[in-house]
Amino acid sequence: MQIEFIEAGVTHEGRVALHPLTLTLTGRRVGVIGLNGSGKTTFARLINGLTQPTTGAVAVNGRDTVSETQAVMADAGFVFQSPQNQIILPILQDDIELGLKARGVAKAEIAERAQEALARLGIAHLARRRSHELSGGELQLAALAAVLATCPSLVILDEPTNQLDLKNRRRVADTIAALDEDVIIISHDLSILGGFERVLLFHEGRLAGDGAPEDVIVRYEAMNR
Ligand SMILES: Nc1ncnc2c1ncn2[C@@H]1O[C@H](COP(=O)(O)OP(=O)(O)OP(=O)(O)O)[C@@H](O)[C@H]1O
Repeated sequence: MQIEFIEAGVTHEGRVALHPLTLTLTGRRVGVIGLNGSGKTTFARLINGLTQPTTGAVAVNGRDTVSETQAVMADAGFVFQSPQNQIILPILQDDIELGLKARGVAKAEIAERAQEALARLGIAHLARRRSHELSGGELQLAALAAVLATCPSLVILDEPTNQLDLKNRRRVADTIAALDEDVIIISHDLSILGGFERVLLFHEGRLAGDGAPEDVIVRYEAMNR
């Protein structure tokens, strides 16, 4: 996966969410940290075309996120901060199947693909459960399963553990660590970033740190003392 930010920035009604940024990402595991409102989600949404740059450009594997949004979205799956906003149908399997149908997956393959994705995360038993009855951790895993079912080569996760108890944090963290897919993860839970190759630190809409997790986390902690 090659992600290029070329002077890419975002302004909302005159307020800067992300200052123009030039950056190349190639790693398998990239963490994104920073204070609330520092631009992390804006940065992550730019990668799969959910947000379009108001200046500059972003390309994923050579594809521009504005002119080739559909292809970019197929390559880069996005797991939202609140799984409640992502899983919308009452029955989990139906929800995952709907996502596959929307992506044009052949009808004969849909049920099997959904079941495979649930089984991969160890939650096959939840397939027919009512999504509003699932625990926070189960729902978080379900949201990840729904994205993995679409076979992206990159998975972007926006604070996937922030509402979870210790057990479910470990469950989600272990699941993410074991993924074959490339991962970009926004997290306030710094312990999740231990084995990562690279961590980006955002501060007030600018990149304020970029390097190995231990170095960038020390810098982040020093900035907030
Ligand atoms: N659609 C929008 N309209 C107006 N302002 C926005 C919009 N999206 C983001 N912003 C603003 O841009 C800034 C960066 O927001 P962003 O969501 O990227 O921060 P964040 O680092 O992900 O924060 P958090 O840790 O709280 O999720 C914030 O000041 C936010 O209010």
